[in-house]
Amino acid sequence: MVKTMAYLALRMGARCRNDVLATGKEWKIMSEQGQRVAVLGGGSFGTALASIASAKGARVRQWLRDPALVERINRDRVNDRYLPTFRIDDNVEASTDMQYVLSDAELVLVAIPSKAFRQVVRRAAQWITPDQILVSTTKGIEAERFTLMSEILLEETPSRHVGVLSGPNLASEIADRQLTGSVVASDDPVTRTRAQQALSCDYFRVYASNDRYGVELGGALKNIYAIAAGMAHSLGMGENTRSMLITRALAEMSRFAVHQGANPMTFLGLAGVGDLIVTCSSALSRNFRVGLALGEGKTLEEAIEALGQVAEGVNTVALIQKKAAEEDIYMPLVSGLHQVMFEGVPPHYMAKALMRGELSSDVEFTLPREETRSHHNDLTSSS
Ligand SMILES: NC(=O)C1=CN([C@@H]2O[C@H](COP(=O)(O)OP(=O)(O)OC[C@H]3O[C@@H](n4cnc5c(N)ncnc54)[C@H](O)[C@@H]3O)[C@@H](O)[C@H]2O)C=CC1
Ligand SMILES: O=C(CO)COP(=O)(O)O
Repeated sequence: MVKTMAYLALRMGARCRNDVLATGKEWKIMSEQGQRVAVLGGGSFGTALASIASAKGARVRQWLRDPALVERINRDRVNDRYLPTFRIDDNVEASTDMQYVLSDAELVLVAIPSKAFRQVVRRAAQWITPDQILVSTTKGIEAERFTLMSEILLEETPSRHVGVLSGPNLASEIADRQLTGSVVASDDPVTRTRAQQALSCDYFRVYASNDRYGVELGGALKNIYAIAAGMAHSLGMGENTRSMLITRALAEMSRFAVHQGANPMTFLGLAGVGDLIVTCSSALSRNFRVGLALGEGKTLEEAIEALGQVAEGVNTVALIQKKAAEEDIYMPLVSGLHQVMFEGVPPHYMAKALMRGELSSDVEFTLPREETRSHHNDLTSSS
């Protein structure tokens, strides 16, 4: 009877404070009172996630660099720099004292842009214990050794409970309580379960994956195509074009992922195609907005300055272009976008990248590109 009621409650969207979750095959009613959550980073995503955990009854501390913003958050319950219309939950305490924020936290969410990620995590490491669960929410790649954020967590801290959170998660929509799905990925079941428990509520649903690498790669790669989609939008391209762009982007992302040894099936989930759709469709995405500005004829520097926030895709384009060239991976969209962003080629050149690439198969897993190419060669050599 309890199981049935719990299941029905889940289907109907259980309230946050008395959430219903699956553990193995059993449904359990779990109270979230008493969890201790730390958030590193005071941007829009960190702020939205802090309030979700707090509304579930967790004690949440959020670390920010800026003492004036900390004071305003604690006094006015608003992060006026990043989410000015969102009321922060009462149980979130902002602080500039990292030790205080991290001390005895069970779950630490790291929402720091990739450029500063290692530096912040390295500083945090002195207060992190092996039992603490660390989850990165950052969708970027560190340039020097092509390192993903969860790998930085493993390299820099003693924690063995490391995961990533990724999916179609525009922070401002989460702040508006739009129904949203996300994925927590880790090979560690404790990490998956604790993050699901801490963050799942009636408007934010967290699915689990054991493919940390694929989920994290998907989140970083889709930013590239969001820039391309923003540019296409500015250039007046229609819905057919956007649909083709998104679908070919998925093919290109999967090709890259398979080459890196990742599971391409992950790209069919929320952290792959799900995130690709939202960021290629919405001007709420910062990467999309960089593309919009480039399509309007602004330089990259002007586009970044007008944004005033981090668009991770800008660095990721350069990184993936280099990696694809080194490893001979066919990525015409990345290469076309790279030329527009860094080589002075006009934006309408992107259309050529889309239309004049090598003739190829639709889904490479059913008809490999090599087969298409060899028949094309037969035809041209016999004519
Ligand atoms: N905003 C969104 O809709 C979403 C963002 N993300 C990812 O989450 C990560 C964080 O994004 P946001 O929360 O939007 O914030 P953001 O990327 O705009 O900035 C994050 C925060 O980090 C701080 N920061 C920057 N450099 C720092 C440094 N050296 N030391 C300490 N703090 C520093 C900033 O002051 C800001 O408070 C990004 O990498 C993004 O890819 C993921 C999903 C949604
Ligand atoms: O990752 C995001 C949505 O899932 C946020 O995208 P932007 O960083 O482009 O705003």
